[in-house]
Amino acid sequence: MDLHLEFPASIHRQDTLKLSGCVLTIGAFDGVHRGHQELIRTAVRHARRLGLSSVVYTFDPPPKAPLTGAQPLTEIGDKLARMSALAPDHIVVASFDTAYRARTAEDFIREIGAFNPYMIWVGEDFRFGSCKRGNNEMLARYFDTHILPAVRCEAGEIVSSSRIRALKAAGRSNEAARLEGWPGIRFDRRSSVNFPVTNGGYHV
Ligand SMILES: Cc1cc2nc3c(=O)[nH]c(=O)nc-3n(C[C@H](O)[C@H](O)[C@H](O)COP(=O)(O)O)c2cc1C
Ligand SMILES: Nc1ncnc2c1ncn2[C@@H]1O[C@H](COP(=O)(O)OP(=O)(O)OP(=O)(O)O)[C@@H](O)[C@H]1O
Repeated sequence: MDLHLEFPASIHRQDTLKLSGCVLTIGAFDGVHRGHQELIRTAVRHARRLGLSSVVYTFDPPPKAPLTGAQPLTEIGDKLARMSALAPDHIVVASFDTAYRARTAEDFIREIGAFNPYMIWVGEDFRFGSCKRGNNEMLARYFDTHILPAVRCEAGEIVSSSRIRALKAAGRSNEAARLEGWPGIRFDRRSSVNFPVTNGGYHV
């Protein structure tokens, strides 16, 4: 099945988007697996209810790739296509390079403050800022922060990008695909969503 994206999100680099209010979710979102999908859908649903924009803030590459050598599940184009299919209004893509990585948790709080988040949705273990010093308790001191309970597979285990990577590495690609949760969907990149050009720049 081909998926044509009729409502593509606006895609922004870090430090460029300014909003008077939004519902925000943040994460590496590598693979945009079933847990990520639930988190993004939750943010989009609350934004619609409140009449606000929805914003997904993500990183390219996913931090674990440069930090631990993990093989990404999705390259940025596919990740943006999957996210766009969940219909957020905006996607912010931060270039996760050495300079960005050195930003403190307080720097990050200031940066997302430019979107004026009315509400933030994250998972249980979300960390941010240099040396991962920022956590959900810190986020909650600045913003109305909501934690989505972990989405689990039928066997009760938490769905995670790491688990999907491990399943793929073990040749268990059917199980990996079930946890990713994009069955048989191919994205038509030429239609509606504009994808990264060179140097980490994006058409918006
Ligand atoms: C400004 C900023 C700086 C970061 N610096 C580091 C770092 O020094 N070391 C690290 O392991 N992760 C760092 N991270 C990545 C976070 O640990 C985490 O992977 C990221 O916020 C995405 O959260 P998630 O992994 O729960 O999706 C940084 C994140 C942000 C936003
Ligand atoms: N199964 C899940 N259910 C709900 N939220 C999740 C789930 N997995 C991750 N999240 C949340 O989604 C956001 C992005 O998480 P992240 O990209 O680190 O996913 P991950 O699957 O935990 O990745 P990794 O296994 O590489 O650490 C974070 O806020 C995280 O807490």
